[in-house]
Amino acid sequence: MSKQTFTPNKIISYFKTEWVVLLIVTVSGLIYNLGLLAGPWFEGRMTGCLIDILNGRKTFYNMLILVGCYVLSIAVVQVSRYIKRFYVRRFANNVNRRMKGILYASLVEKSRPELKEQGTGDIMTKAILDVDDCVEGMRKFTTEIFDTGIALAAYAGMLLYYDWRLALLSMLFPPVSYLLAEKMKAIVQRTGVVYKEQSGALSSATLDRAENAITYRVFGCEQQRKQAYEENLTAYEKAAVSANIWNTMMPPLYKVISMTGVLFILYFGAANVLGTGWKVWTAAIFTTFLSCFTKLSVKSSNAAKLFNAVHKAQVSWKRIKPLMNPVIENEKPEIRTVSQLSVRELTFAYPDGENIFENISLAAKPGDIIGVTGAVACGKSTFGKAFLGEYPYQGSITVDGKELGSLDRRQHAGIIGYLGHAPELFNDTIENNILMGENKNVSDYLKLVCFNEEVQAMPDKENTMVGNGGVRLSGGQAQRLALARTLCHKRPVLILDDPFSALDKDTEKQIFANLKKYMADGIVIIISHRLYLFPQMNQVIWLENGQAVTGTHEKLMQEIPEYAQLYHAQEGGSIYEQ
Ligand SMILES: Nc1ncnc2c1ncn2[C@@H]1O[C@H](COP(=O)(O)OP(=O)(O)OP(=O)(O)O)[C@@H](O)[C@H]1O
Repeated sequence: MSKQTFTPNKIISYFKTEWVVLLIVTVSGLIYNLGLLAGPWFEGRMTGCLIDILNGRKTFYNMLILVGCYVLSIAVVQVSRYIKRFYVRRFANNVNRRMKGILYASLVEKSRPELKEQGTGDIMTKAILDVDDCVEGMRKFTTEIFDTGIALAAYAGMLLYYDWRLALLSMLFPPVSYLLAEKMKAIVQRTGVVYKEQSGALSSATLDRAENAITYRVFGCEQQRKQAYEENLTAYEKAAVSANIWNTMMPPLYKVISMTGVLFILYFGAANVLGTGWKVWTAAIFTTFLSCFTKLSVKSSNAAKLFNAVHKAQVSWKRIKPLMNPVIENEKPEIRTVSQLSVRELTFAYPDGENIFENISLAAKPGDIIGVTGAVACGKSTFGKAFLGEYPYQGSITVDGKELGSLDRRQHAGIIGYLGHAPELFNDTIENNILMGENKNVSDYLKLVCFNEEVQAMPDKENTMVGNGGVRLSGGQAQRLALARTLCHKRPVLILDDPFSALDKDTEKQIFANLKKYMADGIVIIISHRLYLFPQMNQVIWLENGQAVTGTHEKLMQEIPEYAQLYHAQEGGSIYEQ
């Protein structure tokens, strides 16, 4: 099946894609299930043969041939069963992998605000539990369509052939177990949903404790958090127990109901053997009939189990379906040059919030470095984030006349480079954190950010593992590593949000000088609280009370007393200076 015709939000597409595997499952499943009929038939024959041997009509040799054929049929059945199971498992693994891949790609596509809104724990649960449940339902369906569907039809045919009245009478019971399973479906579904929700809440609570462990410890909130966590855990346990009870309690009951027909077979079957029933049977036929019915009942209880698994899968599928979007084929950024950046009357508000800033205008060309500053929480970071396109904005941001908001993801990523407050380092080597698959000389970028000497002094140099989120690095090292990554993946417009906040003044000056040279053909916007480099900026944006003043450092020194005051305070060695 070509990738064009694959529709990730349609279950049937997953079956179609695996058609080769499913064909093998079908062939081996048919051989296995039809071969199963040989069991009861041989068992009846062997009973008959035993009676004949006792009566002197047959010899041990006849029995030996019969047993030999029986064993052979079992061997064929078991080998086909093995093949079928192997390929059903392969089908499930392939689908699981594919679904998780699509889900992952779809999550990556989502904007960070959307992800945060949905809750990380909930999404993790979706990604793992729901896909697993859904695929398990598909696996059971694929297995049982043969193991149950075909086998049931074959057994029922055999029973009807030997005595249709007794067959109909005894076969009344399995459907009762189906109906019961159907009735129970709502409870199984409901408890399943509650279990999933609690599982998501527990994941979130666990993440919260892990991420904020130090804060809770330092502020003496451990007990309180532990209690909140325990409450989540208890709710999760209760939900898990309830879901499990309903899942596991019912199948044995279905089995008992299905097997009730045995009582009729014992009574009416015995009458048949004695010649007083609806049919005249030998002991061999009696055994075959009984054995066939037992197998049919067991199979029909499997059908009931299948109902539960499929319903559970439906619940999971409903939850993940909105996330099963077509995978983006090529996400490599489309890098291009920019000769003009123009911001006109840019106004921004977070959803349902007031304007953070209004009517900011600015024009920049390659080689420009623009400083953004202002009071605490005046909207500096928000101004930088407006370039990420995570939220809609009013006014316009154009690059060479093209509106940023109208570009697709690849075009956007090819123009805007961004380094936020969080370094977003992953548990890999320094080199891999910088290159991220690019084939470049890592030390060039380490030198740019004045980190090369420190790295060379480390025992594993560029191959040093940085730990999750860069925990094995100091704040300043993590910050420079993140900056090296941003510079390695150079874009014509770079937004750097407080990139030097953890560095000393001399290092900051040196990196700034390197940056100026390196980005001579690009535009850099630096958001910062520290102003001693601002005289070197081509333009400065001063943000205050939602309004912006744009100009050179000199102009702002003259026109904005707060700016001048802040600059002089830092020059004189205030608390801002490190
Ligand atoms: N995701 C968000 N949703 C809603 N409001 C937000 C969001 N992020 C920030 N804000 C609000 O926007 C305002 C500006 O925040 P922002 O982080 O842009 O300020 P800042 O000038 O960078 O702050 P700082 O000087 O502390 O770095 C603040 O009032 C903040 O509460």
